[in-house]
Amino acid sequence: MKVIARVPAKINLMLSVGPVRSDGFHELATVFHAVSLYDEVSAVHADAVSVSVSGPYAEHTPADESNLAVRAARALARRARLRSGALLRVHKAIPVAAGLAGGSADAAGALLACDRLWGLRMPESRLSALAAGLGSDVPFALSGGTAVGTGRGERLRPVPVGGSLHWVLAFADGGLSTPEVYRRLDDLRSDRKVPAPAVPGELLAALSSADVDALAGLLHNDLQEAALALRPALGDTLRAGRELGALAGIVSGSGPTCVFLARDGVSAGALAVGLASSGTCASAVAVTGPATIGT
Ligand SMILES: C[C@](O)(CO)[C@H](O)COP(=O)(O)OP(=O)(O)OC[C@H]1O[C@@H](n2ccc(N)nc2=O)[C@H](O)[C@@H]1O
Ligand SMILES: Nc1ncnc2c1ncn2[C@@H]1O[C@H](COP(=O)(O)OP(=O)(O)OP(=O)(O)O)[C@@H](O)[C@H]1O
Repeated sequence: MKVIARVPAKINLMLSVGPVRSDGFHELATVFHAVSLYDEVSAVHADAVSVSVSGPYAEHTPADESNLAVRAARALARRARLRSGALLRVHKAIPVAAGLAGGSADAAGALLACDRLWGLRMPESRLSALAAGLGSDVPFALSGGTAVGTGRGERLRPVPVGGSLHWVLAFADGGLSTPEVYRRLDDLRSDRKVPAPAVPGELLAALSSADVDALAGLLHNDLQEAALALRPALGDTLRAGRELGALAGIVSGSGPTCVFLARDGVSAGALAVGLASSGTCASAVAVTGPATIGT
């Protein structure tokens, strides 16, 4: 039997970063939004867990035991006290270290695919706890849709969205390291008092009514300042997107991908073409549901 999980990338519509906690992580309040750009993770029975990687970003992805899909499958086998293994194949269409949680998508895909392959039917709450142990973004990668994340990002509450939203992702050459971006933010605000993180109610209201004009004024990412300090060229990308008609643009997560809000699908397509013709690789995406699993 072969099980295939298709797992979306995420963007953060709002990322409010609070003080550093005693475990070294930052307290967050964020709005995660799964978008229509997917990695695929397939699993077949094998004696041990291993991975091979294909697709446009294969050469930037580790194919050894540091691969998050391998770590996820092993963690699941340990939790279930299984000796089973799996040959995992990851098709990477989500760029690596891009602020789109591609590694987290692969970890979630491996959990879902191996849970089905090994016939475990593990309850969602236990899968989610395992996911949190693998990375702060992995629980959201399991559930998808749109959700407020708190804690270090692993505590989730679904958020209703009243209609279709259209986004354009502008990809950058080369990734940014998430820990480095958080460290740079700490340096930049070492002389400031950091308030508790919060998601404004107006943002949730704008999502619920799919009011793109209101939403445009409410997109925000506290990590953007740090990502721009590490990669100043992102400032040019953000300006280019706005000049080409985006309602708003921010850096996604820890960057360097920039995400632009478009008024509708046609404007999103035009914006992606405009960015591409000025030399920035870009793609129009829309909100999407949870990961899908098939055999
Ligand atoms: C930037 C975001 O993508 C926004 O959703 C996430 O906060 C990052 O999530 P992630 O990549 O799954 O992060 P993890 O693998 O859990 O942690 C990587 C590193 O990011 C930093 N980190 C992450 C999450 C958090 N709440 N505070 C942090 O300071 C820490 O330095 C940590 O060592
Ligand atoms: N399956 C995987 N896919 C991508 N990266 C992986 C994978 N397994 C391990 N990694 C490592 O994880 C690191 C982060 O990769 P990822 O693509 O998840 O970053 P990111 O999108 O910036 O994450 P986030 O948005 O969650 O901060 C990379 O440096 C990469 O070497």
